[in-house]
Amino acid sequence: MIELQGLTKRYGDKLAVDGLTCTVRPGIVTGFLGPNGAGKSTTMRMMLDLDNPTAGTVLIDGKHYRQLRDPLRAVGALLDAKAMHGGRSAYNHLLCLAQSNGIPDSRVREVLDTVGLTSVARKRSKGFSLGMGQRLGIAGALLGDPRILMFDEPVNGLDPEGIHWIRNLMKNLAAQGRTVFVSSHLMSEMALTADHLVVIGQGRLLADTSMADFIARNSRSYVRLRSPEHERLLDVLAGAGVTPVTTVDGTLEVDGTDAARLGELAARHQIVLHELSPQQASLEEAFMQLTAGSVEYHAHSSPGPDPAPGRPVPAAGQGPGDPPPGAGWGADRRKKGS
Ligand SMILES: Nc1ncnc2c1ncn2[C@@H]1O[C@H](COP(=O)(O)OP(=O)(O)OP(=O)(O)O)[C@@H](O)[C@H]1O
Repeated sequence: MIELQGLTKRYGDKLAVDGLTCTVRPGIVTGFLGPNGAGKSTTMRMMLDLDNPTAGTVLIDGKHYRQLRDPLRAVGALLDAKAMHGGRSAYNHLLCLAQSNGIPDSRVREVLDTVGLTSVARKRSKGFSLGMGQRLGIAGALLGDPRILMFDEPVNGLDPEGIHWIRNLMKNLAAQGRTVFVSSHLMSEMALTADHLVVIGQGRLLADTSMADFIARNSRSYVRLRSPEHERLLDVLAGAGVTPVTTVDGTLEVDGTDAARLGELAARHQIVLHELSPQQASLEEAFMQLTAGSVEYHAHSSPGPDPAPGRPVPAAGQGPGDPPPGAGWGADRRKKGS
């Protein structure tokens, strides 16, 4: 378990982490999310005693990091995959870590095998690709067989097989009762991996909640309806006190009424439906909705490819300073009733 109490870090004028209080629990994967510059890496560095807090504390299973007798056996971390001696082979890099932490040499081969680097164990790590470096960093984190694992952007540079592997690795580590804390900007991956989320913006805690609760609270859920008898369906819905919105392609979106009731209404009036589907926003949409006010670094919009599937079409001229995607979700492409 990792406990943060009022954790704060100031760099000059910049308050990078601002009074964070939360608990990262064992047995689940906890995702750590926040826009660029939100303070995730700074928080993780303070957890590992690599940076001194300006105020507040971090306890690792009830102890300060510096009080841990064998830190690598208690906490394994991947913060920066490039933070290693590039002239050493993968094997020697891990052997140095093992020998300086009282870990048996035999463990080096085990973790190299776990991360799939056995065939390049004798090669110097400076020749490694980004993904290979990530795997070596993960091997280092696993070396002491620790109860607590922290990964900062672990899927960065990994190929699809590697991403799939690390997803399963994290789930398995959590299933063994370990504490797994992982940051990532890859929302689709986080949605598949994390059970719980800690979200920060400009150093402050924005959410500390289960994945399902986070999406439900920060997004709109609705039911999509499509019928060749559009007008009759609108009349029936109006008669039942249901006010849908019609999208530009004629699909109806209904908030606040479940799909079963809508389906029964249509059936009672013998209206053919071509679609009746409950919709739940993605983690990405919920994240953007929650963090809209704390994004510090906005890109300027420019003419480019279509937005990702499932994302609302931005209104013409939408740019920095305008409501972010997710705020006023879909309002630009919908008209009430009709
Ligand atoms: N050593 C440092 N000296 C000065 N400012 C720093 C230092 N480290 C981080 N910062 C600042 O603290 C803030 C938080 O940075 P941090 O790297 O923790 O954010 P992050 O959430 O990890 O960002 P990203 O998602 O882009 O990696 C940023 O404004 C950053 O510029």
